[in-house]
Amino acid sequence: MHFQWYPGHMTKAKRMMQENIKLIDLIIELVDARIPLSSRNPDIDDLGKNKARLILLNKSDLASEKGNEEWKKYFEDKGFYVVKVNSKNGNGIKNVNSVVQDACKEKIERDRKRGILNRPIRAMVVGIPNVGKSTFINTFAGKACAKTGNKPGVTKGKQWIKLNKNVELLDTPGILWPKFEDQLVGLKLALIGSIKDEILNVEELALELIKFLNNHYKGLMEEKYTIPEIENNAFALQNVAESKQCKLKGNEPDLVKAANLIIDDFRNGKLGRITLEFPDKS
Ligand SMILES: Nc1nc2c(ncn2[C@@H]2O[C@H](COP(=O)(O)OP(=O)(O)OP(=O)(O)O)[C@@H](O)[C@H]2O)c(=O)[nH]1
Repeated sequence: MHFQWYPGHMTKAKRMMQENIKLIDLIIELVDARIPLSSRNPDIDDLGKNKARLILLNKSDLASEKGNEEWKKYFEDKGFYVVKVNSKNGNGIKNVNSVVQDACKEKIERDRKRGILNRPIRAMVVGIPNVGKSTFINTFAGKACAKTGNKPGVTKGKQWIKLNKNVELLDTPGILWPKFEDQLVGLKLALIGSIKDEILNVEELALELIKFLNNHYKGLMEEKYTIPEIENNAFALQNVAESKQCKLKGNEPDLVKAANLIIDDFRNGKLGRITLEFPDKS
């Protein structure tokens, strides 16, 4: 499967990010807990050097708990602050505030030594498309938070959301472009739904998902779709089509419909909590 990304968008996103990063103390980076490495662009490490860093394992409700724990440790070992969250229902969000303070303790101390008291921490949310940036901002900020108006000088044109007396959040999230160099990364991004389905071959995608599930979550497909034990991925897709009454005119199995069904079930968590990649133990 081949994926393309548009260089024009990339350049613009990067320029915006470089400008906004100058204004902030802390980068809150969202990754998808099901594919924490494939859903991040490591260029942010260079762009964000000298800034406090917090990684949110978002959509942690859709990933396995074992996977979430392994990834939390993986990023913590690399020096990041990490919180597992579900931005949609708010799980884990209440921990973010205290971790933000912790992540910025050096800046707070530096300010204090210079006699600057109570200058709020300024943060920006970044992440690839569809990772949940807007959902997180809304949940984190809550309804009670008023947007502050434009400020003169450096922050001209920027909107800040005042979360409390200690933290302000830039209201426009930074878009990171996913890295497509590796086709496997592209495949995982497609599976979680961060590449438009129109440009994908859904049958091929579903076959890859079946292959992965059969290797790592043995028996799951058979149980969820009441199909015989999988020996061949293409047969499995056909079996799902039959079991779920996905039919074309003339009673032929509708493989595209079955493929869409499996992919949607995966994305919506109906197949259970599934992590698609684990930290490399080597
Ligand atoms: N299950 C689950 N769904 C989530 C979570 N966070 C966000 N979503 C869903 O993911 C989808 C994308 O969320 P958005 O907040 O629009 O993502 P975004 O990063 O702002 O997307 P762009 O505007 O494309 O950059 C929405 O359908 C959200 O409801 C989460 O923690 N768990």
